[in-house]
Parts: sequence; C-alpha cells; structure tokens
Amino acid sequence: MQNVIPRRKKTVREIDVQGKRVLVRADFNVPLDEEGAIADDTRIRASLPTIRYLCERGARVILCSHLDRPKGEIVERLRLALVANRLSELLDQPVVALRDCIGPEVESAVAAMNDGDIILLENLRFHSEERADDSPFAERLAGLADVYVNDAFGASHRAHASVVGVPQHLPAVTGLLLEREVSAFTRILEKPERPFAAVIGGAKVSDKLEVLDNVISRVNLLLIGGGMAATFLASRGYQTGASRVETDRLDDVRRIEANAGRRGVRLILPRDVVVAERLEAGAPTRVVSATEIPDGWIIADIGPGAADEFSRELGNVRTVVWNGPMGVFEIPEFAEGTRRVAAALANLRGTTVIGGGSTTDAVQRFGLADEMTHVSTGGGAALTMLAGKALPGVEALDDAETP
Ligand SMILES: Nc1ncnc2c1ncn2[C@@H]1O[C@H](COP(=O)(O)OP(=O)(O)OP(=O)(O)O)[C@@H](O)[C@H]1O
Ligand SMILES: O=C(O)[C@H](O)COP(=O)(O)O
Repeated sequence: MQNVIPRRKKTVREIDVQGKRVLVRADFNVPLDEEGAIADDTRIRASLPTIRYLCERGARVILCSHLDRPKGEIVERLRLALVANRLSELLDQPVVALRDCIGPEVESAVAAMNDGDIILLENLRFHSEERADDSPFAERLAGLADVYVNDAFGASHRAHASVVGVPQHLPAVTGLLLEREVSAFTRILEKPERPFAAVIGGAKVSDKLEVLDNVISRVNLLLIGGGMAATFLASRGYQTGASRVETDRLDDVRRIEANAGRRGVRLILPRDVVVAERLEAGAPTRVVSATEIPDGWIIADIGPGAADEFSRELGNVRTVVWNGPMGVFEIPEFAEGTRRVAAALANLRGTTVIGGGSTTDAVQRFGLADEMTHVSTGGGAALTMLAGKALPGVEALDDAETP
C-alpha cells in the first residue's frame, strides 16, 4: 500500500499554541433524525481530544465543518448551532456558534477571543465557494487564524477549500483524530489477513463507484447492498421497480463487474430484497427475489436469504471493511439486513473496520461498536484509504508550511 501518512508532518502535539488562533477543520457531519436532532454524536466525540488538547494549552480554538450537502445557500435546519450545543455539553465549557464562517462579524468575534475560548463557524457549505475550493474564500478563512489543523478525517477525501485551500495560506499540522485514523487504516491495510472482504451499501452510489475499481484490486470478496444494489441489479438487466438507479453509471458498473471477474474477486449481490411501497415506517412491504422486483416497489433492505448468505460469507473471511448500511436502517422495518451484517462482523475472529457516519450510527444502535477493531469516522475517506489512494487533505498537509 502506498504511504499516505503525513509522516514528515508535525502533529498538533509538536507545536506551541499558547495564545495562537487555531483554525481546526473538523467533520461534524452528523446524522440528524426526523426532528432535526443529532442521531449519533460519534463524530463530535471523536473530535474532542484535539479540541481539549488545544484549549488546555491556551489556544483560541476556531472550529469549522460542513453539515450535510446544502448547495451554497443557508438551510436553517443545517445550522451548526446544534453541534455547538452538544460540544458545550461534552466539554463543559461554552462553544459559541457564529452565524457565518467568513465576514466582518466573524472577524470581530475572533478578535474578541481569549486564550482557551472556542467558537464554531457556521456550516461551510452555506457558501458554494467551499466545494469549489475557491482560493479567495480559503484565504478569508485562513485570515482568521495563525495555524491550521486538519482533524477532519471524514472530509479529507474532498478537495474543498477548508480541506486543501486553507493549508496553502497558513502553517498547517495534523490533528489527533486524523493521525489516529490514518495510522489505523495504514496498519490494518498494509498486509491485510486474507480472505479480505469489503461490504458496500448506503446511498452515495456515485461516490462509491468512483473507487470500486481500486477496491477490487485489493479484496477477495465484495458484498453489495443498500442503495448500491439497485444500480448493480439494473446493470445486469433486471427490473428494479421504483428504486433509485444511477442510469448514467450502468456502464461503469458493468466494467467493475468485468474487472472483478478478471481478477477472481467474488462480487455478490443480494439474492432477495425487502421492497416497500414507500420508504416510510408502516408502508406495505414484501420480500421478493432480487430478479423479480414488482413495478412501483422500492428496495428498502436486503432480504433474509441475502442476510444469511452475507453472514455465511463473512464467517469465512479474516479482514472486513464495511461502508454503507444494507438498508434504510433508520426505519426499524428495514434495519434487519444491516443488523445481520453488523452481527456477522461482531462474531468474526479477525479484523473489522466500520466506516461512515450512518454505518457507525447503525452499529452503535445495535450496541456492537465495541466488538469492532476500528470504528472510523470516515465513510468516503475510509473507502479512499481502502482503495489505496491518497487523501487530498493529507496531501495538502504534506505540501503546507509547518509552524
Ligand atoms: N435501499 C436503500 N435505498 C435508499 N437509501 C438507502 C438504502 N439502503 C441504505 N440507504 C441509506 O443510506 C444512507 C447512508 O448511506 P451513506 O452512503 O451516506 O453511508 P455512510 O455510512 O453514512 O457513509 P458516509 O459517511 O460516507 O456518509 C442511510 O441514511 C440509509 O438510510
Ligand atoms: O459523511 C461523510 O462522508 C463526510 O462528512 C463527507 O461528506 P460528503 O460526502 O457530503 O462530502
């Protein structure tokens, strides 16, 4: 595996932060429930060591993050005030949520900070410049601070302004979470015990297809579930009812399947699925063969036959990386496939890695997180590591000036 650890780079432990304004890019992209409350605060808790470390040493801590995918405009339910409240409770100290991430009000708030204070900038993705890696936007963020810390492992596969742009304008170091995550993946993936499996589900289908060719070059077995399954089934020519299919990616999926065949990687799709009339609690459901999905019905979970097969297959492997739930597990009727896969990993005598906000949320709900070797805060970032590709956020630290 290629070396993706910023070994030459300083971590936050090696710099003097007393009285300095430190801009910390965190990944507070937490899952929200239907009421808009935080459904799982793992990502917030995982960022505490760096924040505590900086505060205890007298830094003025300026936190920033994205939440969900607002497209460059303010979405009230995606304001980061709810994250600031949770952080305040966990740290037992005030965390002031600002109403923007750049601009005169932000600059005055930063100017008024005392050593050990913490502020949280507003959702970076309320500005389209964040995703566009706009240089003036990155410069304005950088202008708020003396030092930049990347602690957003979960966002480090994104070449966005706060991840790769800011470290071009400020001395930059690695945060404790980023360091812990990258070392865990490197250790686990350097010489994985075989057979080695990846389980891929969830909703971010295009993102995951991007790295599957590389994933195939590393694993022996690939199990596909969740929202991914519909596009794979459609690529084999089956009807998928009203399930969401990425029709413009069907050729990519066929290429991935052919690639898997050539390399002798077993790629298994669910043999049966739970379908629903709507992805809602209480909606009518049926279990059907994956090759006979009725018109108008939506795949909501892998079926019991698929869960048996996936569990059996996972019983024979020594290393597993799992990203993306097998179904819409937030609704109890569609959680069984995800629960069965989580249980299979918990029983495995080998190395198990869970990646992703929702996948972690699911494993926490089943009370199985402690049974896993590594529960990562990254989803797409974990897959990028699994694919053996460098993370842009880590590369940006390599290229940055050190304090
Ligand atoms: N068959 C399905 N149809 C629609 N959505 C699904 C299906 N199966 C799972 N999902 C949804 O996928 C979502 C999670 O997918 P996602 O790809 O974001 O995984 P993740 O673990 O959160 O990784 P990341 O951290 O990259 O977001 C869940 O909210 C779940 O309801
Ligand atoms: O949830 C994640 O994987 C990270 O927070 C990145 O979010 P994104 O896929 O919306 O860029």
